Amino acid sequence: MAFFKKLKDRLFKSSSKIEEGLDAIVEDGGVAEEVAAAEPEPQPEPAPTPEPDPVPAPEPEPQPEPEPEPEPEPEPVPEPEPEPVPVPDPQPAPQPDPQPDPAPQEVPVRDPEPAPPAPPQEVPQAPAPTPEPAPVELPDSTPPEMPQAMDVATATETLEPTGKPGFLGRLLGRGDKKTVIRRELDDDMLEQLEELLITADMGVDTALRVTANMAEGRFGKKLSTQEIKELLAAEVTRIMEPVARPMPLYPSKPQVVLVVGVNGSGKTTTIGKLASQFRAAGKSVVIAAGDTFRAAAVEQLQVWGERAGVPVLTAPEGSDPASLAWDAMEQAQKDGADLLMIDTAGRLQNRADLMEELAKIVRVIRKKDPDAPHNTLLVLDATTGQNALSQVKTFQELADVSGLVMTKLDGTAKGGVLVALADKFGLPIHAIGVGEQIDDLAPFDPEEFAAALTGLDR
Ligand SMILES: Nc1nc2c(ncn2[C@@H]2O[C@H](COP(=O)(O)OP(=O)(O)OP(=O)(O)O)[C@@H](O)[C@H]2O)c(=O)[nH]1
Repeated sequence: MAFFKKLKDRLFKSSSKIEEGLDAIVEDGGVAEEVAAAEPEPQPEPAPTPEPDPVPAPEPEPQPEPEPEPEPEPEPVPEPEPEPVPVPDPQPAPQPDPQPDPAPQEVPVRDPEPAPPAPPQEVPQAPAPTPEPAPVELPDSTPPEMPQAMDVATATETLEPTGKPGFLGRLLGRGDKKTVIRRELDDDMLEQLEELLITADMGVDTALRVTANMAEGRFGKKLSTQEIKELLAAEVTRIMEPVARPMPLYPSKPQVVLVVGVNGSGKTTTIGKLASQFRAAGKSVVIAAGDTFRAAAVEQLQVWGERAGVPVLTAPEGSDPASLAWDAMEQAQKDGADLLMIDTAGRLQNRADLMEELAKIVRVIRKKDPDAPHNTLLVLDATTGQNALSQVKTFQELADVSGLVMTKLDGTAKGGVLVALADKFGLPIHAIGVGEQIDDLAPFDPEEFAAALTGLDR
């Protein structure tokens, strides 16, 4: 939780971009309305569920309201059954660790701050038979802002039918007015919203889809900045929910994690952070410095290995990375390591060479384990904006990418590219990097991300 406060602070540049943009859009043609300070802003209609779009979101039905049905609710948590792989997990990590059967378990990416008891909705997503989608916050425009103050205000209202605040009203601040600017949603405003989202790196297609869903059933209605933020955050959350998935871990040893991405995207740093978190979760890890062409990259990885307390296998400069991968596999098997993380080169300048290099690494490790690599992580730098989309396409051709890690979210004024990635590719986002320190890698939480991106106070 506290971590996401940090995320939000770090994404502040991003929030403020959309936030300021939204303010400007609403003020442009909006009309100031006075509302009683003690009252919540009048809400725009109950939101109709936005039309289903191609994004496969777990959507609750339009009105699954008073369901007194005995819901078999907390059941699907993949409870450790018989446990053939008794991996100790001294970590208060959010995942039940020892994962028995082929059911993948999850990466122990954890909040760097000592995590308070996990929030109720953070049930680890496992490929279990999800009977009911977690209560996804659909674009229901009702903000969560009517606690008991609302009751008091309502009660006061019944005592004072006119606008004049009486004694009780004054006592409760009922007489104070605040001004809210609202603007009628029309074509112009929609276009401005689209442009704003595009400048936040969401990409044209995604921006159009998001705004269309936000506008669904609200055309001609007046909306305030706060209401738009809520709609936008709900829509972003809906798109991101399906891709927010921890890296799956399988019982075989070692789990091979191939890490790919262009130079400078943050591969080395991410390997270091992941290795440290796996270690903290009680796993033994081996790292292979597979970018044998860059001595600096190898040295950097050694530094991270030291920090994480994890051995780093290296090979002479310019030697065949596949042969290092073979040695590393052998070593990891001999040591009974839980994980082998293989760094790779990121030279996209010569795609054919890189493709052959990656293919060879995969061929070689498959001789030792036909299922390896178990995960192929593509590390993307959020500051590259829309370029990240073409990197995903390219690396999908070069390697069988199974999931993404998005780094440097702290360093971008935008961040919308994650939404575009989720919308276009649907690849799992396993973790996000929000700094250069060893603890600055966090699980991806769609709601927190959406709030940070839109500047919504939660
Ligand atoms: N602010 C910030 N910086 C990061 C993050 N992740 C990585 N970096 C920085 O980005 C730079 C590149 O990171 P590396 O891990 O060396 O990237 P790489 O992909 O291994 O690059 P090569 O070694 O050139 O292949 C370093 O200065 C890191 O400290 C992050 O989440 N936030």
